[in-house]
Amino acid sequence: MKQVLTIAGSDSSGGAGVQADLKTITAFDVYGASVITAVTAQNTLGVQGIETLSGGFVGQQVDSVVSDLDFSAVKTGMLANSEIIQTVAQKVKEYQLVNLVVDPVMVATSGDLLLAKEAINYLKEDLIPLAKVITPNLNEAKVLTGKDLSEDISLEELASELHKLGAQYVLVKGGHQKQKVARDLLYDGVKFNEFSTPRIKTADTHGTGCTLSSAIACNLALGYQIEEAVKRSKKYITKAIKSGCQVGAGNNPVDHFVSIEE
Ligand SMILES: Nc1ncnc2c1ncn2[C@@H]1O[C@H](COP(=O)(O)OP(=O)(O)OP(=O)(O)O)[C@@H](O)[C@H]1O
Ligand SMILES: Cc1ncc(COP(=O)(O)O)c(N)n1
Repeated sequence: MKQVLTIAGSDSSGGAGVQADLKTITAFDVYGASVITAVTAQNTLGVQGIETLSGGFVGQQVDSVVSDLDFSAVKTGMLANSEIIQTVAQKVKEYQLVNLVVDPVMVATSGDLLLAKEAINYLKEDLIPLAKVITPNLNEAKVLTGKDLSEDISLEELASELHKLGAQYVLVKGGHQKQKVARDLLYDGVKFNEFSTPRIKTADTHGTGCTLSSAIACNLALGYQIEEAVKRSKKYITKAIKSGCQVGAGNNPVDHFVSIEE
């Protein structure tokens, strides 16, 4: 059985973070292990509190699992601060972890901040250059390239600038754009590859980014090339959003246990 590691924060409501990652990994019939960076008190309405673990203890968790299990891909989600980012980057290098998918989580769908502002440069300089693929949404892409959030800028331009940070591939997600299609753009430094689906009219997108990046990690672990891995993952997230899970009073999570087949 292929094994995937998620390094991310806990979402007590179970829709995003480590919980979304492990559900997704299970849906792909892959074995999932988790290194927790922070614990959030969170529900579908927002984030009520955050307790962050020390960089040392995050590193110890990585040592424990990597010395025993055998990961074909690793994904990172909420990393909370620069100390944790530096630890994770150092461990990725030390253990030569492959197929690293970096979801540069900064803000929850609810608007709550999940990454300290001063940590953004560490993300850019220490972790992103080690990634096989990074999966920023539109706003994260703007922050990483130093753009104003109100600036009207194409996914192509953002992807080109982001690729200079050193990841092998960049997937800029246009999910939060107010257009009729949910358009994501993959860039390898030479060509653009577009993945578009009709936009589903829903506010229930809690955990969509976590779910998509975990699905990509699974598909890479299963041996798919990046274009096919993104295609399969996009198909999965679209079905999961469509199906949805009406569990709370706010932005509800997706249904992780939809079929991964056609
Ligand atoms: N309403 C929607 N209809 C169809 N696809 C969507 C919709 N919203 C998001 N997506 C898709 O879901 C995936 C995740 O994108 P999104 O932009 O929501 O990520 P994100 O902002 O990082 O997520 P999160 O807010 O969970 O961190 C992308 O493939 C995106 O195109
Ligand atoms: C622990 C944790 N990690 C990531 C997210 C982002 O997901 P979303 O923006 O969909 O709420 C989250 N809300 N909580």
